Amino acid sequence: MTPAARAAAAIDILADILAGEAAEARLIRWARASRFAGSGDRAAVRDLVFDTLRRRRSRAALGGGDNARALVIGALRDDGIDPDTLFTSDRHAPAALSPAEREAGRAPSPAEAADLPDWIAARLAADLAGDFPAIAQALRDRAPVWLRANLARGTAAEARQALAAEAILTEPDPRCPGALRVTQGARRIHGSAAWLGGLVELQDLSPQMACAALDVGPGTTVLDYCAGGGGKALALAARGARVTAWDAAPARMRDLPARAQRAGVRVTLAPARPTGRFDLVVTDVPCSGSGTWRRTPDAKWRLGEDDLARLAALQAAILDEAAARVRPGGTLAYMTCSLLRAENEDQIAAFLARQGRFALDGMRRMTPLAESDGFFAAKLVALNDA
Ligand SMILES: C[S@@+](CC[C@H](N)C(=O)[O-])C[C@H]1O[C@@H](n2cnc3c(N)ncnc32)[C@H](O)[C@@H]1O
Repeated sequence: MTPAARAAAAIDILADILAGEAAEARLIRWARASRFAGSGDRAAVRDLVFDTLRRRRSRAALGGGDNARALVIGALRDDGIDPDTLFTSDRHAPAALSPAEREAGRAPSPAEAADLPDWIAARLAADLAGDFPAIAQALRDRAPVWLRANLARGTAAEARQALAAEAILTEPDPRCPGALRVTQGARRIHGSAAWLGGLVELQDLSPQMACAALDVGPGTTVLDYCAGGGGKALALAARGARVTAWDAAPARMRDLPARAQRAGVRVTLAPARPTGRFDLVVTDVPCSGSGTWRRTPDAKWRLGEDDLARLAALQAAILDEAAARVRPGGTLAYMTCSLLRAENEDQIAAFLARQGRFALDGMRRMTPLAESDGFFAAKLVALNDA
């Protein structure tokens, strides 16, 4: 594909995403329908779409409109490319620019340059104080790729060596043993023998750090109460914990048995809402995802204030349900991939006010300033019986 054809494809894809289709699903649909597109084309179109969604407001200003075509015009200007060189009306190229389109476009205002909806920017500015401008800027860029060396299959050094043999280069991180930052070859991970053989899992640094901070070992009974695809369940099972996985939408756990098999660990899927008590109950609750908007940039523009209120109520309900599953002396771990106080510190304060039998045993907010996703983790200890 020529650069012009890639721009045309990005316009079609963005139009459907702006109309409501999920970005990832739309890109997969395009790739399936575009057999002529090689891996380089797919990567380039994906990057153009995702970069543009991350920077939608500033690119709308540069392109003179918040529609797919203007956004791609803005993206090219953002990258220092004159859109007239690609918008030529040639075969597979977008139609030539009209005089009005050539005139439209201006430098983004400071609010537009933060690339956030105004109501979210106001909340994050209040919640993150002096860190807000740098975090907003970080959310405009691509996220680094992190792997977790699966200690159930081998050491981190062995994982690095196996990856390097397939030209996937990684760096260990002193903040978290087993965390590997991918510096080269990220797009090859899913086809690699290291990944297929369970030596590594894709997992951001911050959830790895949150799981590493939990005190588990062989025999610890763990209930992952919001297991989903099982990222936390697998990390804890790799350390020998006896993990039971539950999710209110069990279909979300459909990949978990295969992932556990690949990782060489055992995770038991609960057939019904679990009863009984566990040493550790993990609640990785549904949230705004504001800490991971670099990876899911379309979500940044979809979240509404009513969504946030609904999520906060659900998070409180899940915490209360899960609290009943913690044995006396056990731990309730609360996690979100959010940067918003309403889903994090405020949620924990309200829980402690409601549930007298729990005490706070530390909480931590991680942000993209530390190269990880934005993430929040709190540990709550059950002092006595319910
Ligand atoms: C952030 S995702 C979990 C991601 C997963 N822990 C991982 O590491 O891959 C939140 C999950 O909570 C589930 N959920 C929503 N409401 C729930 C409830 N009331 N009880 C249990 N799980 C719930 C959702 O179906 C979703 O899979």
